[in-house]
Amino acid sequence: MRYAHEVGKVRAAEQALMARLPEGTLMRRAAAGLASACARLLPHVYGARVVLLVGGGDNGGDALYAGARLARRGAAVEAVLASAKAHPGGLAELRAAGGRVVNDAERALDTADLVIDGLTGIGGAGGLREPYAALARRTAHVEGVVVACDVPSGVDAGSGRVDGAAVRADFTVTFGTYKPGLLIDPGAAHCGVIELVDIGLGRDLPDPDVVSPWPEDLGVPRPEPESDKYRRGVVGVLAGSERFTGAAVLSVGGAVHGGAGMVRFASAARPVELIRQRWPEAVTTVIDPRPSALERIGRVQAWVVGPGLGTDRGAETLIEAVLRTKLPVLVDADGLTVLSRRRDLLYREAPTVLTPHAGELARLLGGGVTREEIEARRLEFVRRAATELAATVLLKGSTTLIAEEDRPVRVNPTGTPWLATAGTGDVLSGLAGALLAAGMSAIDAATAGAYLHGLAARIAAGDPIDPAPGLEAPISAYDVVTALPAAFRTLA
Ligand SMILES: NC(=O)C1=CN([C@@H]2O[C@H](COP(=O)(O)OP(=O)(O)OC[C@H]3O[C@@H](n4cnc5c(N)ncnc54)[C@H](O)[C@@H]3O)[C@@H](O)[C@H]2O)[C@@H](O)CC1
Ligand SMILES: [K+]
Repeated sequence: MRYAHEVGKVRAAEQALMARLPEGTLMRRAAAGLASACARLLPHVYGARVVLLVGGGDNGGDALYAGARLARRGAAVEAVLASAKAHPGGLAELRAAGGRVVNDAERALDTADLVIDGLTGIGGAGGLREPYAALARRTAHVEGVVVACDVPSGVDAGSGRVDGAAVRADFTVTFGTYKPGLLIDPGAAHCGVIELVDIGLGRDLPDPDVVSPWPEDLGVPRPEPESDKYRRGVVGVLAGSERFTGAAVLSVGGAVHGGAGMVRFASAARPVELIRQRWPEAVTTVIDPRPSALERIGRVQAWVVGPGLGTDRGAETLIEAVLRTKLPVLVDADGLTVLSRRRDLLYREAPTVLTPHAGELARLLGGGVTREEIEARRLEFVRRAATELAATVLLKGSTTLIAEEDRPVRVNPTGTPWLATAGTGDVLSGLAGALLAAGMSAIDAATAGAYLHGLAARIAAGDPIDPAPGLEAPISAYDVVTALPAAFRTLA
């Protein structure tokens, strides 16, 4: 896992450690890590042109000390000061190493091989003011490599919020621990490649607030030699209606390729007929929306309910029946709309996974919360939703977040803008439902589901590892289903 801590906790850990160390040690460790990362990015340090953008706080101090180290190795280092209060010790060290302060930022940036962004770090608050904002904007036209010190300036370190101008870095060198804003969009999209420099905070850091899994953290079960279809998990999918059939096909597709031992599908006659043709491996039942309907479907280990189900009384009856069972339930799409008028159904003992996008979550939370507010403050709202709705909440979006009360929020690292197309959410519901049925906990099933779903979309679009703009192609939700086996194979 990559671990991220909120800014207050980073500062507390830094203070605790600083109290045991000679003054200035931490800044020197940070600067040494930053300088060595920069040296690795340059073909030659000797003779390289390095420009430092220096704000009035310790982030600027880090940049100045790192610049001094590069100057001592023969780089031509110029500092552009955005504030009259630049770190005095760092400034003196840079000058002593042969670096200089310049006023013509345009000229310096135009000829730079490498730019260190030391405008603001964890102390940045609100949108960048001038002249910070103009300097941050100007980095977009730099031909050299842009390296952000700790956090790309203009990105809110705690949340990833960007309000106005922000540096778009090729590389971010962050200190001690990740900050949530480096992992969550829009901030994450400003970081480029992130390198974590250990400055010794280790034992002073509390439990993380946000984590992002590596593939080996996912714990997706593999069938054992003695596995049968029941041990691998039977997932029940209640989706589709006479009017909406496509969502059911995609959700069952996600479940079939999500590793379920068996998929039981129940719905109205038309979607059932379609599933029989499309997914002959699913066991189907035509049901009426009655409270006793589930009895006819047979044994399952987890339910998926909602995609294309409609929002009428019949849909509500089925959702109520499913949520009254003692089994894990994943509710998506229309199911979420129904729940926004029946929140009472959420208070149950077995795990519930909700998979809303920001608009659906706004309806679920009620109280005048808007989609825009959620999109701007995703971390805050996903946490709030997990507590208020007593559920595991997977908030879809440019970075999918997964929250459960009293646990670090999970950030999915595999998202791609190509996923923003109709029907992909239905695939995720079946996939995560299959993982729930396989016995994964709610948060682990949601995390692994989001990971595999994003990776399948990347594979379908053309380049799973390093999406090169222009080489990818638009995908359909069905392509995501088809690419799921390839996504699973990457975990082997
Ligand atoms: N505290 C520590 O022990 C360590 C801190 N380190 C560095 O120190 C940084 C934090 O330093 P600070 O707390 O001094 O804060 P920053 O340097 O991140 O930011 C504060 C400075 O930015 C200006 N500023 C804030 N918001 C602004 C805005 N919206 N527009 C324009 N200017 C704005 C402030 O006026 C102030 O000059 C970390 O990100 C890291 O780079 C590292 O040296 C490691 C050790
Ligand atoms: K910075």
